Amino acid sequence: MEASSSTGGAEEKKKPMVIITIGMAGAGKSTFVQQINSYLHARDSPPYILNLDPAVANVPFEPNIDIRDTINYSEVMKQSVALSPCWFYAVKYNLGPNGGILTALNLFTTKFDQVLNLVEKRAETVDYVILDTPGQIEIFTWSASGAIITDAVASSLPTVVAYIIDTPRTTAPATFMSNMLYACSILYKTKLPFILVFNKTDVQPHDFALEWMHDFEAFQAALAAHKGTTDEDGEPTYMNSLMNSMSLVLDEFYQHLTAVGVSSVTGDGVKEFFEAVEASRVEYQNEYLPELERARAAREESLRAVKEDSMSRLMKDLSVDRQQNPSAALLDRWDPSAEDDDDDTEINIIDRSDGPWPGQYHDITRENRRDDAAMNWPRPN
Ligand SMILES: Nc1nc2c(ncn2[C@@H]2O[C@H](COP(=O)(O)OP(=O)(O)OP(=O)(O)O)[C@@H](O)[C@H]2O)c(=O)[nH]1
Repeated sequence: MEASSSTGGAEEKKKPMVIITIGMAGAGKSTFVQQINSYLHARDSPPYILNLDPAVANVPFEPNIDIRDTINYSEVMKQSVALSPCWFYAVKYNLGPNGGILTALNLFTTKFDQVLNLVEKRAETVDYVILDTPGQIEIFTWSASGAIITDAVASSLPTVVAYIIDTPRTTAPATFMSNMLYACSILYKTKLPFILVFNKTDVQPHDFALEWMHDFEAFQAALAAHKGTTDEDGEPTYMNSLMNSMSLVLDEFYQHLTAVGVSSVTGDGVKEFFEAVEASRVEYQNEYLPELERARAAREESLRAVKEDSMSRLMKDLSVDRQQNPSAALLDRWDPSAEDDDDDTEINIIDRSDGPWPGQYHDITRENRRDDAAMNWPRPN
């Protein structure tokens, strides 16, 4: 693996690339992560792996950080009654399996700054950081926690999304299009470099998908060849017309991404996948990073403007008050002796350490790497 570049004669280590694997349940995310893990091990460049799926029974690799070490998913499910901050109201959550996964991910996200610190500590020694996400795709892609985790890693390290597709299950034009629309929504949500990974090519080669992506007439012909695309009068059905229009929209989307075919079982295509990842590094630097910096600057500017506006309104109100009521203005003097002693102020902080909450928060995140054993992870009482 090329891990370093030379700048001005000095060897400078490239930042590790973060690969976020996302995909529908059963698409082969975990098997894919294992395959790229063993590919990197074989090249003497072991990655740093995070498992973010709290409900998975077994993963075919040894993650460096595992959400299951921090959050006990079955405990979260059992704790269907939790006390709200106000002791009198018992709130029944009645979590279903997906609500449980989401809650577990939310709890983990509250500690993600520490995860990020650990990852950043590794930046000098690893070339790739890999995130395996929960099987239920929407839990990561449409949750606040998923967005927080994605933004946190992407604002600190170059990041790419690997969208894993179950190729044998995507051969029907309508399914293909639904999958592409989902990919499109993730691309526009994350705005990160994006690789479509057509997995399971040992079962079904992905040539058909590449053809449909590069030639929308071929896709429309495939659509027309499917039953139910015309009504009794031989006119295209509403669904058919809709899909034809969608395929034109998607044509634009395809131009912004790279597609590779991979077999996570045989390892075919993994080399091409890493070439695409390296190309994404450039895209991240040229497109995502400037956009991120622009967004940060705009946010700071708008905060500054709001502050300035509030301050000038306050000053205006004060001067009006003084004009209208000059005698009160004379009394408007700060008297330090009249100040309350801060120590007496009642502060509404709730100490949950004796409540039922810690049971949900199991002891605790451990690092599987020995040299991180000294890290001071939070340990609830
Ligand atoms: N033939 C073949 N099977 C694969 C490939 N990749 C994954 N599989 C199989 O597909 C099934 C699902 O794979 P997983 O890796 O568990 O998929 P996942 O996306 O992590 O699944 P969830 O955790 O439920 O979301 C398993 O039976 C794998 O053996 C592949 O490239 N080729």
